[in-house]
Amino acid sequence: MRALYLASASPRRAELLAQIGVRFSRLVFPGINETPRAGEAPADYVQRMAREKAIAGRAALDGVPQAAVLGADTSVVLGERILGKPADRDDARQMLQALSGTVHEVLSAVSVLTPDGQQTRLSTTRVWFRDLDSAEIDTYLATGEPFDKAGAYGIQGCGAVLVDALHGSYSGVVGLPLAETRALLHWANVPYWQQDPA
Ligand SMILES: Cc1cn([C@H]2C[C@H](O)[C@@H](COP(=O)(O)OP(=O)(O)OP(=O)(O)O)O2)c(=O)[nH]c1=O
Repeated sequence: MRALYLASASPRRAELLAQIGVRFSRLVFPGINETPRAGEAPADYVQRMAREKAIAGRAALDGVPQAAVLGADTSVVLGERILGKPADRDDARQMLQALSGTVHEVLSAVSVLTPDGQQTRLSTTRVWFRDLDSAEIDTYLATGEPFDKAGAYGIQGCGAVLVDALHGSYSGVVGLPLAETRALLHWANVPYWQQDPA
């Protein structure tokens, strides 16, 4: 069995891993460059980000040669546009206006790096938003919830009531697709369903 290190500052990713009984340590490492390459397809971009986060985390890990390192990335994709975390309030408002009354995709990639190699999986979820008027968008912005989240909403929080329906992976929308994650943990020989230490 292998120890797992989480290369992520996202509280949601830590909560989702803990939910399935994975024991892990968190890694602190300098951020990577998250700018998409010219012409890069969204699915390629999120998988590259997840891979690079795991590699950057590994570089910050001293003296645990057998450990596995997990990185992940989540982006909202509307047509050809990749919506990451909003830069500011205006950016968040524009994202929510663009998502109102339409369907988008949430792409979430997870990557696990071990001394035996690296594997990456992608989850794609369709999310339908109801119509939002500008007063409602302003009220939602005032909750403060949108600012550290791709697409400027959190389905696990107040943002739940922006969503009419989804098809795909709820945990993927929140930031870590658990079916894909479990498969990679199994491959890497990292246990899940562990009991809490007494
Ligand atoms: C769409 C959506 C995204 N998100 C979050 C998940 C991710 O934390 C964030 C997308 O940003 P990411 O760049 O994927 O991740 P991060 O910067 O938060 O963390 P790290 O790179 O250190 O792993 O948006 C939600 O929490 N709820 C949602 O409904």
